[in-house]
Amino acid sequence: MLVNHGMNQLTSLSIARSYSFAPSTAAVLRRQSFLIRALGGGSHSKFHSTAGSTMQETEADAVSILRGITPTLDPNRHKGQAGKIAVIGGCREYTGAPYFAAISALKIGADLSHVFCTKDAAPVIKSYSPELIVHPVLEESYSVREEERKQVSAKVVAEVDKWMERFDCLVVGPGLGRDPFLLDCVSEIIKQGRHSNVPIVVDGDGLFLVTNSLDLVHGYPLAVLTPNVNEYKRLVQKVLKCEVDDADAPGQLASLAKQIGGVTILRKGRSDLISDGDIVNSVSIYGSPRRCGGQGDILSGSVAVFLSWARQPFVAADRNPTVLGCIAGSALLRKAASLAFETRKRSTLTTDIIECLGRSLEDICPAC
Ligand SMILES: NC(=O)C1=CN([C@@H]2O[C@H](COP(=O)(O)OP(=O)(O)OC[C@H]3O[C@@H](n4cnc5c(N)ncnc54)[C@H](OP(=O)(O)O)[C@@H]3O)[C@@H](O)[C@H]2O)[C@@H](O)CC1
Ligand SMILES: Nc1ncnc2c1ncn2[C@@H]1O[C@H](COP(=O)(O)OP(=O)(O)OP(=O)(O)O)[C@@H](O)[C@H]1O
Ligand SMILES: [Mg+2]
Repeated sequence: MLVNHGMNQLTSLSIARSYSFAPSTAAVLRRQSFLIRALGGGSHSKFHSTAGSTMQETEADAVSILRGITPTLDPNRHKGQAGKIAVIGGCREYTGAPYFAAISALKIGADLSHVFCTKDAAPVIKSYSPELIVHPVLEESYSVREEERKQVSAKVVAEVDKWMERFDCLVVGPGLGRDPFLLDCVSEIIKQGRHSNVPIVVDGDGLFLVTNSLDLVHGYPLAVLTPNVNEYKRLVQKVLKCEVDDADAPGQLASLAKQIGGVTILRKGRSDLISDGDIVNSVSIYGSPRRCGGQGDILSGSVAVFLSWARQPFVAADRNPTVLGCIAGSALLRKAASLAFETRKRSTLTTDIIECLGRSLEDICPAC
């Protein structure tokens, strides 16, 4: 199978799949053709040969994509129109991960960022930032008696669901933990999000959950999975029933995305690889040699914002917004990591990278 052959394949894909609701204006057509160029044209490709097939991933023109989907700062737009993101995560052990994801969404340009976490994680997350709207609604097994579980679960799911229609994207998993009762409640939240047609980025412990319950995301085109090395290995073993094959990385990634019904997968690594089963793009912009924890959390919050922006009416309807969101998020994180490393060197931390998100986007899409 050949992936992303540039103009011709992208044009035919645009006939086969339509992803948003853009009106057919001259401006839209201009953006459409530039996005086609950005995804396919002029960028270099790598070939991977396996027995019987040749696979190709194309380095995306991430800068053009960022420019194409980032909205202008228009005084006529009201609060909320630049994005309302919700992170489902945060438990006794992990309070940093949901904070990193949620604050990154705001630093990039979302208007509102919510965190739904356990009761004991909430005051800690609130104390990191007054900007976040923190809901202490999730419960772990230790705090719920066996006979109360059904009732508590229904209450937890209802607490999130009453907000659901307002969210442009959910990020499920950063710092969620693996408590079985909590994960059961989160399964129901994913089902509700899907029912409401809200895009869902699944990361961290959310991937542990969906790898063991693939039906939660199977066939949902607005689902994005962002596995790291370990999480990807577990997905490949579970879905493809084999080991990770780096000699045919794009082919295997495309098969995995297809087998899960056309979800989009962003495989994190030295280069990030992105596929929805139809095309495979890479983002290899130089990032940082520091591998401090939390960079994946920045990425999940960033993908959520860009994917929401990629679904706006002014963006071409012919490209999968989940793929555009992944490319933009990956590129911006890597650029910010590189900037942070320039000054912080070995002491670079995730919070330093978050501080560079604004400047990184400003360099590409100036605010005015
Ligand atoms: N500040 C916070 O609150 C943060 C909280 N976080 C949250 O933690 C939760 C669990 O997420 P996770 O990423 O620690 O779990 P997972 O992927 O199973 O890794 C476990 C172990 O696998 C290894 N390992 C990792 N990468 C590898 C590689 N490339 N190649 C080879 N091995 C590799 C490595 O093992 P080691 O080398 O230490 O033996 C690593 O320790 C999740 O909710 C997440 O959101 C994080 O977001 C960070 C910031
Ligand atoms: N070897 C590498 N070289 C350069 N960049 C990398 C490398 N590995 C990961 N990255 C970058 O760091 C980002 C986060 O990937 P990583 O594998 O650290 O995620 P993670 O383990 O989920 O992080 P977290 O600690 O937040 O859970 C990726 O998007 C990628 O751009
Ligand atoms: Mg992670």
